[in-house]
Amino acid sequence: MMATFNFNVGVLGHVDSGKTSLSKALSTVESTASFDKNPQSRERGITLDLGFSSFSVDIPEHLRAAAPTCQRLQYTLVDCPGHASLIRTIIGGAQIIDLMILVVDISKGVQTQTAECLVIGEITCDHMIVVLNKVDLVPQEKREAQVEKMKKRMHKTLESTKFKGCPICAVAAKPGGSEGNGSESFVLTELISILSDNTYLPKRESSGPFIFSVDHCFSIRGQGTVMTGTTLSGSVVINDTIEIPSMKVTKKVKSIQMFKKPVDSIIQGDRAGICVTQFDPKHLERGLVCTPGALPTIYGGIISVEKIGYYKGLVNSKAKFHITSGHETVMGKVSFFGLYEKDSAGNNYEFDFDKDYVYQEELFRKSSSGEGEDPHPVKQFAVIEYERPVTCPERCLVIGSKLDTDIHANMCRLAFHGRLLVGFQDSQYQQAVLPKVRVYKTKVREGLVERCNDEYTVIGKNLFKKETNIQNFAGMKVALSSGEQGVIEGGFGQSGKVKIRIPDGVKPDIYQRYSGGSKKKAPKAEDTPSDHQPIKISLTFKRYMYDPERKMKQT
Ligand SMILES: Nc1nc2c(ncn2[C@@H]2O[C@H](COP(=O)(O)OP(=O)(O)OP(=O)(O)O)[C@@H](O)[C@H]2O)c(=O)[nH]1
Repeated sequence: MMATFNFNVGVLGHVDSGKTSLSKALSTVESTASFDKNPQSRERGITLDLGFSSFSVDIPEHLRAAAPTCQRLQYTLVDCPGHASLIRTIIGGAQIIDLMILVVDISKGVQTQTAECLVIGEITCDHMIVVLNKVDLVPQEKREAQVEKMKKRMHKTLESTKFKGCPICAVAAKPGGSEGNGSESFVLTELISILSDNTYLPKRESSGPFIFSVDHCFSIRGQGTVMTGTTLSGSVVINDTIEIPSMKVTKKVKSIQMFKKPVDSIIQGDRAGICVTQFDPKHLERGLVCTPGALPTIYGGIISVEKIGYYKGLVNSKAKFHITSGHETVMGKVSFFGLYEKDSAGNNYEFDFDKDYVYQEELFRKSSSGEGEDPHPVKQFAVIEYERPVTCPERCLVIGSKLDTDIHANMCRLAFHGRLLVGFQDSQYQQAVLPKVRVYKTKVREGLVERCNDEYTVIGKNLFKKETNIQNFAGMKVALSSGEQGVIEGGFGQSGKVKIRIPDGVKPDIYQRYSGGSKKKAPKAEDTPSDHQPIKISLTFKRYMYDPERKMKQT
């Protein structure tokens, strides 16, 4: 059989920018072209419902050496919906693509969902082509100038993104629009050649668990049920057992088809139909299937996290977000924390249970270098607690958004993104793991010196409440506003007072003022001369967020 390499191209953009028209035009144009060249080898791609269409070409010259066994290159176009309400589907679609085509209506420029698609592209994809569509609507005499103006504008928008300098091309996917009565004809040659130049051979691994994203499921009489989709990782062979985790059932793979031809196995990146028996297609519309046990169901987890620059609002700890983990979206609560020390390994996203992290009331816009006086953490993480368990791959992409924002508000709804680093596989596991997550808040307590017991001991008040277990603070250092350093020895009496040892001794004038038995109380601020202010005791310590005993530690 002729070997074919499958390259997945996402077609994203604002509603009505012309994504479907473009996908259709591309599929038709190219398959006709290859038909013309070689009728026998014409491989019109599977046109699979829900915006999956494809076309194939002879493998381009620049890829031949790298893929000597492949003669054909199949482009699978993933036509993502544009409507704001379908953003979950767009995020799912964007995770299976190798390159993104961002479709922009030339007369409208960057619109709200164009920006959201750009954000999703930045998170999920490394390669992009911008297509300025509907050039037929610009009068011919103004066209060149308008295209140039728009290209410049787009390049400026992309300047601060990872797609800086990406190819931009103007087309009319459907001249004349729905009426289809455009008098001019347009060819997509430029776009096709840009696409070919930007096609690369993504690394496809057959190792690791088999995970397959199903986008369509239907039954074929006499055969069984076919699930079509894209292989996200690993490989599968006929007769292997696969699991449908959402239903907790396993099935044997009866047959596999790629490009309408039977194959024995598929690997990462392949688009295929997998046939199983005795399975009602109504039970699975979309979702993941996998090697049994490969997709854990988790109750929460620890993620690396970065704030999305376009998001205007605050991203606060304890707030609820729609959290997309892999291909599933549920509500969840997030608590952010940062690491301030630099990691010699540079920018890795590992979470280390042995490190101390600082709790953050809000997520910072950008992890900074951590140099000098910079108050920002070097890396940011979050603990997520889902409202209901989710099934998702290890290290999957996580996106937090506010999907209840009014879609007409012209605001980016995507707030943060990251990767799942640790999954809490059941609620017991969560309860066992959370206390090991060393996230602290710095707390400062202040009290007053009540009196000196002797030259080396002072009694403090107002530092703790009556009910505080002062023993938890024993051994911690305190500072007196008169300059002495002390160590908490323990409680004194029942009213929350504390005994503090001053190893270097209390200054003589202070001792004189504060000694003289318990009846001699500290002077009150109002009747004391300014140099006789009450002496403050301050205690700075770390309080660990997830420690059930709320253990304290000195900073
Ligand atoms: N004049 C003109 N109209 C176009 C062109 N491309 C698409 N249209 C029209 O624009 C409208 C939207 O096109 P679609 O291809 O459905 O847009 P879409 O982006 O796929 O839409 P959603 O998937 O709903 O977001 C239709 O009425 C098309 O006929 C073009 O090149 N020129």
